[in-house]
Amino acid sequence: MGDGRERAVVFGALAALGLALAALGLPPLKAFLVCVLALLVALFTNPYQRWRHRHIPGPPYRPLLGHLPEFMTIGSHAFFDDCRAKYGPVFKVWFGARPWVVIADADLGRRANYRLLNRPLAFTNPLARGEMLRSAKEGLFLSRDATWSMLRKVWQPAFHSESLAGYAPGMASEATRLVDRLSEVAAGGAATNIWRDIGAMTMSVVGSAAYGVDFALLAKAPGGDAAAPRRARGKELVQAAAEMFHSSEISNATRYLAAAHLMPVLVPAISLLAAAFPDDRYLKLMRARETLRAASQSLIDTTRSAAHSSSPPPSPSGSAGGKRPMGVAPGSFLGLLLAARDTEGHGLSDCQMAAQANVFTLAGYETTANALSYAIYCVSSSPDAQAKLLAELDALPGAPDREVTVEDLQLLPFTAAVIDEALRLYPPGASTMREARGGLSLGGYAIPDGTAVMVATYSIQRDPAYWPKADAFLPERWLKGHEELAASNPHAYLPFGSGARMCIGYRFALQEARLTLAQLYRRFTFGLEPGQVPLKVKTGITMSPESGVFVRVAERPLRAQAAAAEAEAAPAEAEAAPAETAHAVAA
Ligand code: HEM
Repeated sequence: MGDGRERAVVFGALAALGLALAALGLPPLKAFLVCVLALLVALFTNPYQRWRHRHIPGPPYRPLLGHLPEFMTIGSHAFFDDCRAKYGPVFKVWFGARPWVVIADADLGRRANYRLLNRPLAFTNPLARGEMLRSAKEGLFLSRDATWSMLRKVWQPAFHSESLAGYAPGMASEATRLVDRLSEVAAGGAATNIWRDIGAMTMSVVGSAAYGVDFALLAKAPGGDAAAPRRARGKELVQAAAEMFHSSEISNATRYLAAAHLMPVLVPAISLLAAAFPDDRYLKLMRARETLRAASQSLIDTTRSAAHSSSPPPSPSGSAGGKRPMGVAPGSFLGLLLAARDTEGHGLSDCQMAAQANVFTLAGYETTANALSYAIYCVSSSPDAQAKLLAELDALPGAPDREVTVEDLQLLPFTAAVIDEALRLYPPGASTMREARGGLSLGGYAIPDGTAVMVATYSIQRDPAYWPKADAFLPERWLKGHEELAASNPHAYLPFGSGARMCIGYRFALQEARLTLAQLYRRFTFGLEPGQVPLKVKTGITMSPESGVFVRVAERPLRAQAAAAEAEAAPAEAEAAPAETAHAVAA
């Protein structure tokens, strides 16, 4: 049952109770007070949802709070892990007053993700109203049914192989700017939060790949810099995106958000209260949303006027009109949106276009920065993996300081394996979420219509039932010849989700992550600052390092690399032949 219907039932029942009490002759004030008391009891005990989900095991219901304290303290990933150990692979937890059914089993998780299409609406910020709510629901991430299907077709050409190849030089040159920045850090000798440095790079890649704008976030700034306005815009976007993710963690969110999760039937009143008496976090979130919206709108306006004054926008072949999708040039994402037509020939509204730009900006910024930071954390904690990574990179042909190209990637299976393995241990999308429309039977449990179904990616990817030496960082498990370390079930790896709603940007992300990791380790090694093992993470929309990954950067001697490359080139050709990855990311 959706929140709206549940609200109608609760308030309908209260109205009926009030009328019945009045008919029995109770004075109106007393009847009103009894109704308020009944509402409080309903809010505290959540009888309807508890009755509907009573047969599914899980930690006991806690009146009013549900399990929000666990979500706020240890995070959903660790909480789900604990519950799986106690209650088995299918269990329910209470996100405030809402029951979530969690699947911590590879095959059942796959079934849920393939059978169910939509993400639950409750996933939308419950405080969003009006234009903001519409914008959230119109973005590819939260859109539903036919709207989702139309939008997914519109987005697709931006991730076609030809498009990805076109983005590669831009990705590599942003990685080079990051290398230049880290070179200065290495010379200065101070520690740096590599998570934030990489975040500046991933936002710059979004700028160049999607919008054709050089945010110049990592470029050196000579005097009288013409790039200053763009850099200011890029910085604003980075801050806004970071704030959006930060405030998606329930422990950092506005108090009104927690209240909305605790009392979903009162959401309209809570949302009015939040707007009338905003707290500091609410104001920050609203400012961040407005920054993102304004940036998206101005990019759309620029693209539209460029399209009017010159040649038509990029090929509409990927639009919902339905020809075979083809690649698009870097910077053409908005042109793609402008050219899109639905089956009736209508274009996207401004609100729909801005919503797609917001999703691209947010998804392209945070997740890949997290993945790369986790990879650096893992490699820095594993001398063996670091030695193998450096040996592979040193064996690349050509000058040791040249930019790594997309063609080089096929010579770098260990580099790819490092990213795959970091994504296994630290999936930035620690769980996926679907709505059980019409109900679903899973693992012997009947899951009622409308229930939020989470697939616990983090737990599945660390489950020793599927993974030998599950907690160890072993990139070898992704290479041929190490089958003894591979997963016993191919569905036990889903960092990009699965089914029709699987991440649309996964090949973009992998290409960017591999190119960047290669460029970084060609030039540097990284030493973790003390006190960071094991890494503390937090979970909101994504799983991210709690405060970052702090490292000291050490420049590698380039000559030594060149000598190593020459020595490697001659003998043992067979051994030098690139290993093949044993496991491709499930498509
Ligand atoms: C390492 C980087 C990334 C990770 C780990 C990641 C992970 C995920 C996950 C777990 C989902 C949900 C899948 C599901 O529910 O089955 C998702 C969805 C999505 N991702 Fe990514 N992602 C990454 C990078 C990107 C990038 C670079 C973009 C775009 C530029 C992107 C755009 C999206 C979009 C639009 C969706 C929603 C797709 C839909 O509902 O149809 N992601 N991602």
